[in-house]
Amino acid sequence: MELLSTINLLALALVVLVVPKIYGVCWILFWRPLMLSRRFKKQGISGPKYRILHGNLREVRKMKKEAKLSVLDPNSNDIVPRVLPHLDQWISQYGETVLYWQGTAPRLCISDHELAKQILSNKFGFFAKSKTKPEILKLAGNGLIFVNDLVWVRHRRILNPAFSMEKIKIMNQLMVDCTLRMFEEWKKQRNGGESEQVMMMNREYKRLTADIIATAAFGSSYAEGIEVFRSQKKLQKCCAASLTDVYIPGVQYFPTPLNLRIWKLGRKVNNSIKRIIDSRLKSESKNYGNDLLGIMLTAARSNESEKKISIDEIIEECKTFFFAGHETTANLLTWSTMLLSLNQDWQEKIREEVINECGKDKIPDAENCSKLKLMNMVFMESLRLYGPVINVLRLASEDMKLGNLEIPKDTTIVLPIVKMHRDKAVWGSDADQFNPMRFENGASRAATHPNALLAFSIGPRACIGQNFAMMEAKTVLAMILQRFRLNLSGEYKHAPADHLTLQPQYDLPVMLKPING
Ligand code: HEM
Repeated sequence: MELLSTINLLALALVVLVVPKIYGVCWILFWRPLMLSRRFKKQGISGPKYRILHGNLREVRKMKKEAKLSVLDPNSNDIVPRVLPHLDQWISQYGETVLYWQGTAPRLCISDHELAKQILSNKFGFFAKSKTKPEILKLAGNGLIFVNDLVWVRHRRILNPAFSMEKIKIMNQLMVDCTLRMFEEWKKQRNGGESEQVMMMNREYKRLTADIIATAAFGSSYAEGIEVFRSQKKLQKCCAASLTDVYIPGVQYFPTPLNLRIWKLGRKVNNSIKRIIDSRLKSESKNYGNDLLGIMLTAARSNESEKKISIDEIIEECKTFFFAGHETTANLLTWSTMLLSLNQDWQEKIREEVINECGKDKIPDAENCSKLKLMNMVFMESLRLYGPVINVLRLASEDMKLGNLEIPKDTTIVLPIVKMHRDKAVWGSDADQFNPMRFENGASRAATHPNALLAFSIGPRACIGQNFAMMEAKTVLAMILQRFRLNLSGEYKHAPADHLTLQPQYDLPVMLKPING
């Protein structure tokens, strides 16, 4: 009798514990996708069929793998089928708004510019940053890019002063010094000769922009920051490889070979950053300096909770700025160099502008840079066609109404910037062409929608480093054009690829011909 009641109790406990779990799993794997697909269908939105657990990840992986084998004509700016092959295909098949599945999570791809504006400029946090895979957080830090709500408000308030125009003007000299160091390196490689040399420009620009962010933001140098950059580069490869894997919560704690590698690299990044922070804390000077790191360390001592930041948070922010602060600008410079090598008339025009503003030898200062109107137009056009950030994601934090759409809570919204930047209805029939003249009257008048250019995003979460990046890109390009003519090497293979940012799959070999040579 006693045994029977124990068995009954155990059975009851099992039912109470197990049934809800089974229900939860069934809800995630079957019923929710089914229910949401129906809900969207009623609104006229469809997309590829949901497959259990994988959603559409297998198709995405297959299409991306195939796309990476292709090489484009260098004059073709039609890169969407290569970079976002899945969205390119689904948008043409199902229309401008598409529902697809990242594993079991719904993704709604929206290409309408007005809806994008409403999403990005929402000030109430209804469209939050979407949840990120743990390995991406190890790479880019749980800093400004990913935090939400009041933590974001506090961090952005503390960090904004580091990017004031006054500060950026002062950083111009550091940018110049780093660029001169790069020229010295190039000269050594030429053995002092004046002849042409071929350089892999993406690699060069990454090194240069890493040196600049390490110096300008952290008062260290490429040599000190190199460990962070090296480990982040390796982590980036791990992250790009796992981008289309199914994410199962908790899987990051299993000691798989990939996880062991990610943990090790994550530790390396943390330790290198701690060393940079420690050396600043031990420095003799009374305050910590007024660069990005100094501003954060000063905030760590604040007694006011809304102005305070902890050392752990600083470490995360350092990762964010080491990562976001260099590769994006390196890619802007890379694609602009490619476009100017293909469009020699524009290269000449901008060189003339640089020489008019700064002369042949004078180092460009912040004021000169602000006058380089044509160069600014070229960068805008480069950001439109080859913007480093391929798409922007947001998470509906509650059931939302957006235009005529009803978006259920927890739907991730994907804004495919690289596709939207080629929308002929908004940019005109020459949307696929390189035409910097469209920016003659500023970015807001370049298209039929004033916020059509989304390269730095818009609204409260727009890029904090935008002015820094533009000053940096102008300074570097002006100094290069003063010294070299740029031509694409015959070795160049036009293969823009999604490596978390838009990068040339086979680098960018460019022939540099010294102007006085
Ligand atoms: C050409 C260069 C750059 C481009 C195209 C670019 C693009 C972007 C974009 C599109 C976003 C919004 C992302 C989103 O909403 O999901 C963003 C945010 C951000 N960027 Fe940049 N960026 C560039 C350079 C930089 C630099 C140089 C820094 C730092 C020195 C930087 C730091 C950040 C940070 C911290 C955020 C998050 C801002 C927030 O959420 O408050 N970026 N960037």
